[in-house]
Amino acid sequence: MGRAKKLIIDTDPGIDDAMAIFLALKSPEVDVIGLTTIFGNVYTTLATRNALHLLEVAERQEIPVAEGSHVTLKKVTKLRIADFVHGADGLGNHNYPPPKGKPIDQSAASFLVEKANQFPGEVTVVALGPLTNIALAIQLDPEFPKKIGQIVILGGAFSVNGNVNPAAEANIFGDPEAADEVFTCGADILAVGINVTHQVVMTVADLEELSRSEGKCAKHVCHMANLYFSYHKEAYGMDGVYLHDPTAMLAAIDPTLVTYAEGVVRVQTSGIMRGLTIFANMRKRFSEITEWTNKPTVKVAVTVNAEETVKLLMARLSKP
Ligand SMILES: O=c1[nH]cnc2c1ncn2[C@@H]1O[C@H](CO)[C@@H](O)[C@H]1O
Repeated sequence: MGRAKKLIIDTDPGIDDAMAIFLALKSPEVDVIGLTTIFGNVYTTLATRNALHLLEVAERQEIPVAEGSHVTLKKVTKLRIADFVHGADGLGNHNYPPPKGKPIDQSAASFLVEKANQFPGEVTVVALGPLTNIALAIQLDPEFPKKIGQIVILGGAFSVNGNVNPAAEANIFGDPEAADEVFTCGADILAVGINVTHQVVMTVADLEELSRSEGKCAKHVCHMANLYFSYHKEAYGMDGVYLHDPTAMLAAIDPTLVTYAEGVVRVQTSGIMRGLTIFANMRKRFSEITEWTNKPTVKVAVTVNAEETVKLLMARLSKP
C-alpha cells in the first residue's frame, strides 16, 4: 500500500459525522491531520466541542481542531440547525462532559490554506457540512483550489428531491453561495449527494451487531444513535438510518466504492429553489451561453456499492 492520504475533515458533528470521523481514524489508508468545524447539524461552537469530544473518545487528542465560521459566506447569522435530527447537543442528547482539549488558535479557513501550502496536491478535504469554510479558504488564497488535492463533498441532491424541502439538501441549503463558489472553483471535487447516500442504510440489526463488538468507537456510536434512528422512523417510516457522512468518507478512502459522472454543477441561490444543485453533463453543445458555460467540471457520484460500504463501516468501527 502507498503512503496514507492526508485528510482534513470539515465537520458539524452530528451523529453521522461522528461515525465518519471514527471511521477515518480507524482507516489505515488515511492520516487525519486535522478537523475543522462548521455550523449545520449544530452551531459552530458546539461543533467544535463535539469534535474535541469525539477525538477524546478515540484517544486521538493530538489531532488539531480549528474552529470555522459562525456565519454564512454572506454573513447571515440566522442559521438552520438540524437539532431535530441529532438532538440539541448534536450527539443524541446525552450531554457528554465537556472535552479537556481546546481548539487551536487559528481559523478553519486559515488552517486549510496552511495545510494546502505545506503539502501541495496531497491533502484531501472531506466536507461533511455547509461549505462556508472551504469558500473562505478560496477567498483567503485564490490558489487554494490548485493546491488542495481533492475535496470530497457530502452534499447536493442530484436529480432527486432534497431533505430540507423538495429542492434542497441540508448542507447546500446551509450556505448556497458558498456551495456555488466551491463547485465552480476549479479544484478536483467529488460530490456525494443524497441521491447516493439514500442507498446506504444501517439497519437496526446492524446496530445490534455493532453494539456486540468490543470497539470503543462502535460502543459510542451505539450510545448516540437512538435519536438518529427515531428521526428516520418519524421522517421516512424506516427502521434504519441513512449513512450520509460515512458514505462520503468511504468514497474518499476507497474511490472504487462509487461511480461518478463529470460535468458542471451550479447552485441556485435565490427563490423557492434556493440550495438546488443542477448538474450539467457535457453531452449537449448549447447554442447559447449559459450559467454553466466555461465553468470547471466536477465529479458527481452516481452509484455506490452500498453493501460493501456498510460492511466496511461496521468492520472499521468494530476495531478495538
Ligand atoms: O431533514 C434533514 N434536515 C437537515 N439535515 C438533515 C436532514 N436529514 C439528514 N440531515 C443531515 O444533513 C446531512 C445530509 O443532508 C447529514 O449530515 C445528515 O445528518
